[in-house]
Amino acid sequence: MSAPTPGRLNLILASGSPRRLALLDQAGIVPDRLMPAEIDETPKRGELPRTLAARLAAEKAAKALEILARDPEHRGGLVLAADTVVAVGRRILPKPELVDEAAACLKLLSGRSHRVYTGVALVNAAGHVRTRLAETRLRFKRLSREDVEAYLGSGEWRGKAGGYAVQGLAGTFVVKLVGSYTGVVGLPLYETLGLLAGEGYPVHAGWANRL
Ligand SMILES: Cc1cn([C@H]2C[C@H](O)[C@@H](COP(=O)(O)OP(=O)(O)OP(=O)(O)O)O2)c(=O)[nH]c1=O
Repeated sequence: MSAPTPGRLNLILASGSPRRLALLDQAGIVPDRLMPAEIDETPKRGELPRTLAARLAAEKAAKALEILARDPEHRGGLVLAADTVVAVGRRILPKPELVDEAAACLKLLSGRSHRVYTGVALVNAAGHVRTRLAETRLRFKRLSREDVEAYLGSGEWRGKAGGYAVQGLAGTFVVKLVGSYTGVVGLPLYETLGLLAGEGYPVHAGWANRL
């Protein structure tokens, strides 16, 4: 991680996802520390996908804060977390680890519209949690048997919400996307920078001389 800038707010990314770190970097922001937070991601009975995404993001941030509170090295600061949920109507799709689960997701997504909700949560030094939600509607082409078999063979679906990663081969399936592309990948940058700026984090400080 970067050497902390004196006087700048400490930023902790409560995530083990390399994509979330890469998206923050795309926005010119390098967290001071990573603190992945494992939580139970099971939806509550009847819970809406949007509610789930926001709740899990807040729970990840709270869990990271709980771990940090026990660390004498912890200097306080902001804790950022996110959660991505893919849904067809009210039906929440899994994050497949098995090929059959991934195949079932692709079958559901083929030739129709679905929504991706990414909740972002930011906890400030006083322990106050703010959340934002990015909702994106995507339409996939009708997937041929060859598309499905080749995609399952790629392994790119493993551990991804809805069994696909739009930033990879599944980008070829997208007929239409309305909303936040970065939200689909896992961290909606517009919403995230809005939260950070709201807490006084200098969001443009890393923008100079990027090339
Ligand atoms: C839909 C979609 C999801 N994903 C990924 C983003 C997330 O890593 C994952 C959804 O799972 P999440 O539970 O949101 O995150 P995670 O467990 O991978 O990471 P964290 O440590 O932050 O909790 O799916 C893509 O990379 N591309 C996509 O197009």
